[in-house]
Amino acid sequence: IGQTNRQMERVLGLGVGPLAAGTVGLLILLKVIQRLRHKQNLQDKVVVITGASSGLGKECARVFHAAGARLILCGRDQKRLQDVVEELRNTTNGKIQTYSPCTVTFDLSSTSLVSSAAEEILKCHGHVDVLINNAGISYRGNILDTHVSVQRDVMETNYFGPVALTHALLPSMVDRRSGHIVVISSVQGKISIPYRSAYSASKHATQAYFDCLRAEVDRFGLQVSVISPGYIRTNLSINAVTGDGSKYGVMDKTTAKGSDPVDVARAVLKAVCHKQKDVVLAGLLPTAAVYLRTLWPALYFRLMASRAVKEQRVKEE
Ligand SMILES: NC(=O)C1=CN([C@@H]2O[C@H](COP(=O)(O)OP(=O)(O)OC[C@H]3O[C@@H](n4cnc5c(N)ncnc54)[C@H](OP(=O)(O)O)[C@@H]3O)[C@@H](O)[C@H]2O)C=CC1
Ligand SMILES: CCCCCCCCCCCCCCCC(=O)OCC(=O)COP(=O)(O)O
Repeated sequence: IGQTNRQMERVLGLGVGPLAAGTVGLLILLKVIQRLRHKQNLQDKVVVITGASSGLGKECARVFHAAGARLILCGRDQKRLQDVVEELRNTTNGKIQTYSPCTVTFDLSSTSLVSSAAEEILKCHGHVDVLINNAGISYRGNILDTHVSVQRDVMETNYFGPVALTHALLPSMVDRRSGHIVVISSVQGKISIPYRSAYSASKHATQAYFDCLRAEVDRFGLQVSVISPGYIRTNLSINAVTGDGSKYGVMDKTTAKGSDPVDVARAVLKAVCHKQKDVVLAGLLPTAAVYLRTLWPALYFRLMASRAVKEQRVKEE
């Protein structure tokens, strides 16, 4: 571009400045046009959201509803889902046509229930445009004291649940040569931190599966987005399980000080509209930690080992 610029400047007798600025302007304009051309409009699109009864899932329901999507809300508790439906029914959005959502109730940790749930989901509107695998649970505990059954249970909900639901809905997306699969992973899908073994392992597995899926379904024109947020202000820590399977039940300071779920839901909407493939929504330190894990693993492991000791000491005090 620089060389072409200089040649044109010689021909036209212009200075370097205006032409360079013009080229940059043109490139920005082309980028904007490209983004707008590829931007997905959510009006009338069929969007499935798991874990829509609370936290990030509920905020995604609000944001996608306001964008004109036809929602199918999933969770284990019909009453809580119905409360979200009632709220959305009473929310209209100016010029945008909005729809009353459908609900499908099932437990993601029971993969045998997921295929019948997928049939029910497909019956709502005949197809799915966007699947948002959001539901999940977290965990608190050290590996020594954690029952293997707890490791397995977290994996069932966070990994095998989304895998089974995606697998059940995929053939219909492939047939239509259209569909977008989103998964809410976590920064802990990219780095593992102490006392989160089950959770972090489930999110690492999630990242791997959906990266693989993205490559395999690209030829059918399907999209896959992996979203990896840092802490979000929801009930995730309260609902977390501990090493013996009991509920943790504490609102951790890190969770309470986390991002507003509305902002994260908007970022999910943006990822869908702009077909973003991999999005990390975290502050400077967690993002730096992700790079450090790859670029200087020995230092990262040292830092995590001291973090483990420090946290253990705090627990014992
Ligand atoms: N909060 C945070 O700091 C972060 C959260 N995330 C991820 O965001 C996602 C949403 O969590 P968040 O909103 O924070 O937490 P919440 O605990 O508020 O929400 C979790 C949702 O998942 C649903 N769920 C849990 N277990 C099951 C199950 N077995 N079957 C079906 N649905 C289930 C719950 O629905 P119900 O109980 O009604 O069935 C609930 O709606 C999770 O994947 C989490 O890992 C990622 C990074 C940070
Ligand atoms: C070049 C300098 C790099 C310095 C790196 C220092 C290392 C700092 C470690 C930071 C760890 C961040 C962990 C973030 C964890 C997180 O955001 O998780 C999101 C969740 O999923 C939360 O779930 P949880 O159940 O754990 O509350």
